[in-house]
Amino acid sequence: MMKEVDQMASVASPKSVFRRLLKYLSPHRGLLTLAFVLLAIGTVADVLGPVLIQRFIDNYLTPKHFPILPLVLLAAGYLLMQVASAGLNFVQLVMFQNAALKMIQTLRIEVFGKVQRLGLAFFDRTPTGVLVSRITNDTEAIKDFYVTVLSTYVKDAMMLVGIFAAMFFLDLRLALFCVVLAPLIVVTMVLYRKWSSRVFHQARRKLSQLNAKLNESLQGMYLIQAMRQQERLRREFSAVNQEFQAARLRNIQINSLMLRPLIDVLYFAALVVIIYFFGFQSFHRIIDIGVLYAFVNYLERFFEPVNQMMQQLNVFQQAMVASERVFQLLDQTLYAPTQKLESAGDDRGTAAAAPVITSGKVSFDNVSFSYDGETEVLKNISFTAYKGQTVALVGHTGSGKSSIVNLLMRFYPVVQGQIAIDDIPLDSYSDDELRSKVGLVLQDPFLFVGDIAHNIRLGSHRIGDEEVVNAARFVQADTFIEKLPHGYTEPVRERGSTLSAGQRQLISFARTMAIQPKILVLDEATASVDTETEEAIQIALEKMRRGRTTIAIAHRLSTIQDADLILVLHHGEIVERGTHQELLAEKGLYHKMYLLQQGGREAVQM
Ligand SMILES: Nc1ncnc2c1ncn2[C@@H]1O[C@H](COP(=O)(O)OP(=O)(O)OP(=O)(O)O)[C@@H](O)[C@H]1O
Repeated sequence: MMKEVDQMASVASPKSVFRRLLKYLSPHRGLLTLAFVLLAIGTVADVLGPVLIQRFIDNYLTPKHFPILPLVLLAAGYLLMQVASAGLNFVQLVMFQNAALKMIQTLRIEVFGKVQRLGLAFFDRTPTGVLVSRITNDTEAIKDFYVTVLSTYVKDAMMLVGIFAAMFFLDLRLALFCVVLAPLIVVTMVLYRKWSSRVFHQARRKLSQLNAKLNESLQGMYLIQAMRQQERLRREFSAVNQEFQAARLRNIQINSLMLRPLIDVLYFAALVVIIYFFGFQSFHRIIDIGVLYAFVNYLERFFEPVNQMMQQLNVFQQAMVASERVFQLLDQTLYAPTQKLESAGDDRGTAAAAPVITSGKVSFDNVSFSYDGETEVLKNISFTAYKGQTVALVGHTGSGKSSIVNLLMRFYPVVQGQIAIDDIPLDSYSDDELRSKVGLVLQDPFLFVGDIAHNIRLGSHRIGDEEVVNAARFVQADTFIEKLPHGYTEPVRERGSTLSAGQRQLISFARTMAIQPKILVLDEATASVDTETEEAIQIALEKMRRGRTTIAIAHRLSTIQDADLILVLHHGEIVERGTHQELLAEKGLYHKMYLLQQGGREAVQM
């Protein structure tokens, strides 16, 4: 599975990734322009400092000439510039970071929204941990690009321009010498980017895998503890962790070699050349000590931004790799079939034209389906469930029962054959209409963190308190809910872990009934609950089915004996169809399954 995710890594060019990152700046143009202006003023103030000192040394200190007024003005000017530079730098930094945080917030919401629109086929291939990694770690790395890299680069670039200008003003030859340094620095940067990219990609991939492993372990904690899998999972986690560590170490090695030390070597070489140059000149003529001071100072200042830029190159490179991964997720086209429909819906006319489910007749016409495009898991499925009828799907595990439900719920697109509701193709319905008229009850009901009422209402404004209570009463969940210390406001922990399986099931029934669906899709619970709860569940189910078209996956044949039509699936095909009595009389697969289950029950009873 991991392999597939890794293969998703796109090969977008760094330039296009960079351009795309910059696009996120545009909504904050005003703030950023102001920050740039302040930065420019602050930089000018900063750069002028050594020029003033040079003036002081060469015009006043060396000739030992100390007139009060000019010196006071010089000192005040110097002080003012330092204060202005510090103040403006502070303000521009806050502005930059503010814009950066806003941008990253936008990006994170965009990624989260995108993930929610993707089809289930995407999630089949992508481990949850990998997605968590994209939305948290990768966007965090991009944040660093905006917050630190961008502002540092702009500031340092301005600083370099200012320093060069001042150097040219002081001494042309030395300034030209420093210009020669620039290509060397650029070559170092390019080489670093080239070598580090691969290592960063690997480290990110390992981090994703680490998160995926962690997520899998947390999700399966129940089983891990029950089956004593702790040691195995610890070993697997530690192996991925080790690989992550190795990738990070390679990353650090490249950084340690390429970033600071190489630039330091360049700096010292430049310093030696400058001192040699001034020393040589001093044999022939008196040199200005102030100019020497200013030059050494500028050289140091020149390397300061260069060093900062090199340090940021590490963050920059990580951000580029992370951006590539995030953009690749944003560019995913594996939409949920419903989403595809919604985007197409814009030009399909007004919402009033969208069909409405009135009677709830469901029909499958020659539907075949494959998850991976290779193995057919459904073959020529045709049946009709008329208004108010119950159609039960039975068959051995893996025979295709859930796949039929997955298609009816539009979790996967129908490519071959057609599914229709009220004789209108499934694709024609809006997502809203389908979700409000087709109620799905899952085998393992998922409860959200919140309270009981919140779990029944699921954020719908259409469902008031009264409807919540009515829905609970309808499925007879009210009895246990009212016994809870806080009743309907009783807190629900993650996945409803503090409630029993039967209670969770009843809440999920109430949730489905609250929307008053026309069609019910049931995946019969296989979890064993006590007889009393089982009875409550069966009574609730029967009430729910009354007057509603129901497509029910049944594991226990005893629960669907009154179904209007039973479809027996085998390897994705309907091999038998009819009522309970008809199928028993046929003495085929259904009969065999029935006898097996009866036998099992009798054996238990004995
Ligand atoms: N998301 C998926 N991706 C790929 N193959 C899948 C996926 N879900 C199911 N399958 C395959 O499709 C086939 C039918 O599975 P399906 O879940 O529909 O069976 P089922 O009858 O509902 O089984 P069960 O009673 O065990 O739930 C199986 O071979 C299964 O391996």
